Amino acid sequence: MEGVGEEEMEGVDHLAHERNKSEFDVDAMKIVWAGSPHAFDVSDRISKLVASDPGFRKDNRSTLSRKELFKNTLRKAAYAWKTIVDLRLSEEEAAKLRFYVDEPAFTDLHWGMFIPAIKGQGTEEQQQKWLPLAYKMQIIGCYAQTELGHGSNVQGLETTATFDSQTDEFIIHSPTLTSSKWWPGGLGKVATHAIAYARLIVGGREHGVHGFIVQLRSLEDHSPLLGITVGDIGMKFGNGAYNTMDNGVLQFDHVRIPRNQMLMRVSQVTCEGKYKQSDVPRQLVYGTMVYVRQTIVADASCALSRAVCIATRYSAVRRQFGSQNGGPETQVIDYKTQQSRLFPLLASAYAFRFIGEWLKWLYADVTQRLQANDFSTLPEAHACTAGLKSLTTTATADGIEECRKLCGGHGYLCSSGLPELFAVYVPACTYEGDNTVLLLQVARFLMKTVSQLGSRLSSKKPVGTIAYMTRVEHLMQCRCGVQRGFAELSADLVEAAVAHCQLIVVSKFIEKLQQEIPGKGVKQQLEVLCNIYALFLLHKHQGDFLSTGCITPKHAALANDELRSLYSQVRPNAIALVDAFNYTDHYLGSILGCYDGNVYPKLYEAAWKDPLNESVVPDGYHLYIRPLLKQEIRTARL
Ligand SMILES: CCCCCCCC/C=C\CCCCCCCCCCC/C=C/C(=O)SCCNC(=O)CCNC(=O)[C@H](O)C(C)(C)COP(=O)(O)OP(=O)(O)OC[C@H]1O[C@@H](n2cnc3c(N)ncnc32)[C@H](O)[C@@H]1OP(=O)(O)O
Ligand SMILES: Cc1cc2nc3c(=O)[nH]c(=O)nc-3n(C[C@H](O)[C@H](O)[C@H](O)COP(=O)(O)OP(=O)(O)OC[C@H]3O[C@@H](n4cnc5c(N)ncnc54)[C@H](O)[C@@H]3O)c2cc1C
Repeated sequence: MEGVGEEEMEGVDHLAHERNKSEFDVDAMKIVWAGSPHAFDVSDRISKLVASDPGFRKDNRSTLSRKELFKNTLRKAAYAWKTIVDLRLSEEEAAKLRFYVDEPAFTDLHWGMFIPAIKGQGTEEQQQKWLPLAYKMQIIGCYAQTELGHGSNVQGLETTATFDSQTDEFIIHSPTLTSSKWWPGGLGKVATHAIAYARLIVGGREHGVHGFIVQLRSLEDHSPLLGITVGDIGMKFGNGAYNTMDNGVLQFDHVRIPRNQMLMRVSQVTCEGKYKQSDVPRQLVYGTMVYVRQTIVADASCALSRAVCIATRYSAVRRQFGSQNGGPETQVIDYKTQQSRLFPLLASAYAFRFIGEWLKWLYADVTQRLQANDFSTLPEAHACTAGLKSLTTTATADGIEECRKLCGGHGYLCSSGLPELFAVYVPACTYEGDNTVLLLQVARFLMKTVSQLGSRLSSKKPVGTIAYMTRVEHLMQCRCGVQRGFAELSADLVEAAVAHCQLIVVSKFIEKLQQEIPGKGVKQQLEVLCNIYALFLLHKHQGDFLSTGCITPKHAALANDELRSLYSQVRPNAIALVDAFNYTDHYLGSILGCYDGNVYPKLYEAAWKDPLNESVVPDGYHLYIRPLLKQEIRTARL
């Protein structure tokens, strides 16, 4: 193997000159990014714990076969659980551990959907029975909603749950091929239980889709129970990536479960076969999706900031062209084109961090209200979680890909960390609701609000995130007809929904800046980023702003000038602004993004570790290369 000098690998901070340029208190910014001194402490401690433990190694994922990869994920999940139990980690610390382990696994669905579904849709009694088992992982659950034939259209699901009053049971059945459950994570090989969604039929009458707790596998030997056919749906996009997850297929053949395994907070079936609806809205059946959409928004800033951190550090290391008198070439981060692609993403990472924080607050608020039977803010919470999930995941997936391109050729190497990050992240644009389908929900909410504006029947004034609508006069003029023409106008309405969500992100960023933010220069940096975020959007969509007369061409030109000046202000602080994410090299998983910027020796070293380089002459030489070179190819047995 070709070696690299030890001194070249260790100890020298190649980005020190960049760090010295920064004009603000990076440690104070770390606290702002984390959310509080306590959150910073937890995050910092747990990230270091994971990074220093060889049990959580992840640099070999792209070279493992699916079976090896999956087994390794099982080992890591078990090891993570042991660490959590041995160290008596709190729920907050355990969640951080899962985050820094950085490997999609069945545990995500168990903790992220199965448990929340029982908490949100189960009765007190059901919670008391199932949650202790789930918390100790004595049962492992998944969320089985989507089917082969229907994902977005939840009301179109075909699985049936027919009540049998003779035995006080439900019969869960998959009547068609397209009714096979398809996609649920953790289902393929691990889950012992599922929250399965099915059309409820009582006394021959249908009552829509409801959730049921169904045992799938034996707790003794893990074999599927009678009537259950279950397996993995196969390889997904990218090597490694989301293939650590066992997304599954499941068919029920008249599987019987006790009546008390229907989640009965929203509606109940009595032993006499009576269907009763409680006074909570039916939409609460969709509550788990609202919860997860909110966590996805909070996570978007993590994925985007990770890609931005890699691209920013590498852009400061990489030099191309511009050498004067034999001096060093220009750092690519100094090119205005690089800045105009990179810095809006840096600003977006911060913007999404704060919108995630705000959405958590909104979710906590609506949860509290629901408990007190106040359902008034549910439509807004649904529109915000759906819309912001769509906006942030689309921008993050696109942003990760842009960061890969910002790293030139080396960004295409797995060792840059970017291909895997993209492959793991991009399904977020589809799961928990296809992003376009979710924007249509926002559009529907907006149109409903518009149609009520000025209506004599509605005395309610729009509040919260739609309060601005009363100030937009021409909305009043386009009230008529929109409800009738919804499908025809849907492509335009989706654009309106995106604009509405962008407005929320910008206004919450501005609100954040109205708070006291300690630390030298921290607030000023955030103001620069906030202005970049807003002006970049204005620049990108200037056609819309100009055509609607919201701005003049002069405004548009001024905005562009200002944007360029803001990029110059960010430039000296760029490295410190990504250092503030406080990511370990383990978490980043990228040679291009390593803290010390010592990129080239590490790339060189890593190349020699590739399995192809285990032998100098490759396997297959004698069979395929030599006969070719010797012109013996026609006689060779291929
Ligand atoms: C290693 C060890 C670790 C140990 C760790 C320990 C601790 C760990 C702690 C935490 C870990 C947390 C981990 C989290 C990780 C999360 C991972 C996530 C992975 C994601 C996997 C993916 C899962 C999925 O994809 S699940 C399936 C999702 N499916 C969908 O999203 C389907 C999308 N479709 C829909 O939502 C709906 O069908 C629809 C909204 C598109 C349309 O519905 P429909 O019934 O047709 O309704 P419609 O007639 O249009 O509307 C009726 C009215 O209802 C309103 N409405 C619709 N939806 C909602 C809602 N959700 N809430 C409120 N209201 C709603 C709608 O607007 C209508 O209102 P209107 O007034 O009548 O207009
Ligand atoms: C990695 C991954 C993990 C998943 N995990 C789970 C899980 O754990 N549990 C679970 O139950 N499900 C899971 N899913 C399924 C996921 O929730 C669905 O795939 C998702 O909701 C999209 O539904 P669909 O596949 O039916 O897409 P479709 O609705 O078929 O979308 C296809 C196209 O049609 C468009 N479209 C659909 N409806 C409309 C409309 N009304 N108007 C305009 N355009 C429309 C969409 O925009 C899209 O372009 C997972 C999916 C993935 C990819």
